[in-house]
Amino acid sequence: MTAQGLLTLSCEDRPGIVAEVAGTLSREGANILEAQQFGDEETGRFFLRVVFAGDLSAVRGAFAPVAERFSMDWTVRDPSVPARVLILVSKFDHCLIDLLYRQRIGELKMDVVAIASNHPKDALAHSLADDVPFHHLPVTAATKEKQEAQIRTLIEETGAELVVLARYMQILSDEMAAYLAGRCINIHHSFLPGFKGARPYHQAHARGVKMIGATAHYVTGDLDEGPILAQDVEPITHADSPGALIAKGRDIERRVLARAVQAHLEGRAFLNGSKTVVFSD
Ligand SMILES: Nc1nc2c(c(=O)[nH]1)N[C@@H](CN(C=O)c1ccc(C(=O)N[C@@H](CCC(=O)O)C(=O)O)cc1)CN2
Repeated sequence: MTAQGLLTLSCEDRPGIVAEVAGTLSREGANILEAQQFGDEETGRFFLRVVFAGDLSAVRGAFAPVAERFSMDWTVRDPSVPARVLILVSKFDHCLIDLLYRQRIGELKMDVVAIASNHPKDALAHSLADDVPFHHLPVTAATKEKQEAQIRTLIEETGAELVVLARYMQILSDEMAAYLAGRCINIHHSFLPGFKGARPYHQAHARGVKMIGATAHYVTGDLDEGPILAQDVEPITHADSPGALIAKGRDIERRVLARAVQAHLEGRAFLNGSKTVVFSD
């Protein structure tokens, strides 16, 4: 049955990959609608994203041996099927609300399967509708392991394919970061690598910077050092207090996180060692 399919792959670069992919699609009667590729001469990795019209299961079956031969990390999926997403938040909910709004208007094709926070629902500035399950998972240093086990159970029970830390202000353990490798996106409220860690706006104010920014990145065990997906900045002045920076930063955080989540959901984002490849939309 013909439908739109999305093929994404990364592998060690070598001649003939695109020819092999195009030939396989063609032999299955699939028509390439859009293709983006990048060969990184530094890492020796090749990245390809192809949108095609064809029989997804036939293409998937025909492509498996090709992927095996080239040791590819690959997916063939129906891009119209929304990804299942779990959003974690602490107290500041501007990014959470923005993601929910973009989902509701169809801009972000995702199913938000649950929201979880280390604070109660009524600690959020915006009252959440009851259409998305909300889980209050309080945490202390002493209970972090147990609380992360609860998050893991939530992920497995909901089938969440992506976890978004929408200003979730808890450092994930190395084990949790490893468990979520490549499928957990965080918004850090600074233009990394500047001002990692806690209270980056206060750090920026103390440094007297003239620009503030936000960075969305995949989460790793190294705090705020994960592969960067999206960034943006805004000018500020000497007259801006830390509170003014926090206020000006909210819009940057919202749009940067949405841009990163969109790239991931659309299969335009690829891990490339400590960096990413993000194809344009
Ligand atoms: N393993 C990782 N976990 C998290 C990352 C990450 O990159 N790797 N990013 C952070 C988000 N973050 C900044 O964006 C951040 C969150 C929390 C802290 C911090 O010092 N938290 C304290 C507790 C703070 C509190 O309870 O209010 C702590 O965990 O000890 C720094 C940076 C999300 N997690």
